[in-house]
Amino acid sequence: MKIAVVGAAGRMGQMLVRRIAATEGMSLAGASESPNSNAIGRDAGEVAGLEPCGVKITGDSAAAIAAANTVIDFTVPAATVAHARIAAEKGVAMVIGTTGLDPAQTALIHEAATKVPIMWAANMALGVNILLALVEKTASMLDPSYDIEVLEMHHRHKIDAPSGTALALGRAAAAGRQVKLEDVWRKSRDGHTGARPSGEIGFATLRGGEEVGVHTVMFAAAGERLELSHRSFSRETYAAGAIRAAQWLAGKRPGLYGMKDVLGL
Ligand SMILES: NC(=O)C1=CN([C@@H]2O[C@H](COP(=O)(O)OP(=O)(O)OC[C@H]3O[C@@H](n4cnc5c(N)ncnc54)[C@H](OP(=O)(O)O)[C@@H]3O)[C@@H](O)[C@H]2O)C=CC1
Ligand SMILES: O=C(O)C1=N[C@H](C(=O)O)C[C@H](O)C1
Repeated sequence: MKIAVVGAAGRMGQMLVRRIAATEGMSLAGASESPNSNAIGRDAGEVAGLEPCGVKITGDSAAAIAAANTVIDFTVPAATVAHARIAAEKGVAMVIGTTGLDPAQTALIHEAATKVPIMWAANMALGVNILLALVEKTASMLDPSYDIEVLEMHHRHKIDAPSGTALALGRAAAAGRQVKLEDVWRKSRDGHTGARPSGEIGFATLRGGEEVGVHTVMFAAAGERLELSHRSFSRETYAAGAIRAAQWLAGKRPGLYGMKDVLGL
């Protein structure tokens, strides 16, 4: 299986290059970075801390994608949308981990998925995907006197907030309550906010250090608080999920899939 990694010098990109090298039956066929990156022209294996693998990082993502059966993309929203369009044109399957896409960008991913199979998930760790199911179930069992708050913390380099996972957890809670997240969310609070309305799903964002990813969903009532929590200690868990998704996509029909499909949850 030939894989292209776009964003190959990024935190997730390097992790993926290492994981691909260690996966039987899988090889790195292409690697790209943003055109002004100082990784352009360097060997993708070396950039990832391995022996040279013979694949140079290019600023031409279309060429990297064309060399592969599947492209894995953990980059930034505008780049992911451009890469999805290229993958659709070239008939290349795609795994997307990028978060922070706006509704218009999301619609373009849906459009690309009419042409090729795409697996897109805000979090590819097994534990988080189990947490999503637990949150939906818990929210369905508790009435709105239990206030739902989603707390997340990530490393200081993260550029989107709330995290894609926090929003997915909020969406799972909303599904459990049979409401639309966009109708009840409070993505941040500041100043004289007034008392908390019942039924709201709140988000709180912390950023600092090198925290890989912490998510907690709280169900807070007058006399008790239930917390469901997950912490990632290594990006390995995300990369393992992405590789599993790439393997699962082989031979799939065009469509937009999630980790639930990959994991059979
Ligand atoms: N779904 C999941 O399980 C996970 C999702 N993520 C998400 O993945 C994304 C990336 O995270 P992370 O690896 O930490 O971020 P990084 O900033 O470390 O990596 C992103 C890389 O993409 C590169 N890039 C930007 N534009 C392009 C382009 N046009 N073509 C090719 N490469 C490009 C960046 O280059 P440059 O810096 O030069 O612009 C950078 O090297 C985020 O949205 C994050 O939220 C992260 C972890 C897990
Ligand atoms: O940027 C990150 O690091 C992560 N981003 C994803 C998100 O926004 O939820 C997944 C994970 O939490 C790490």
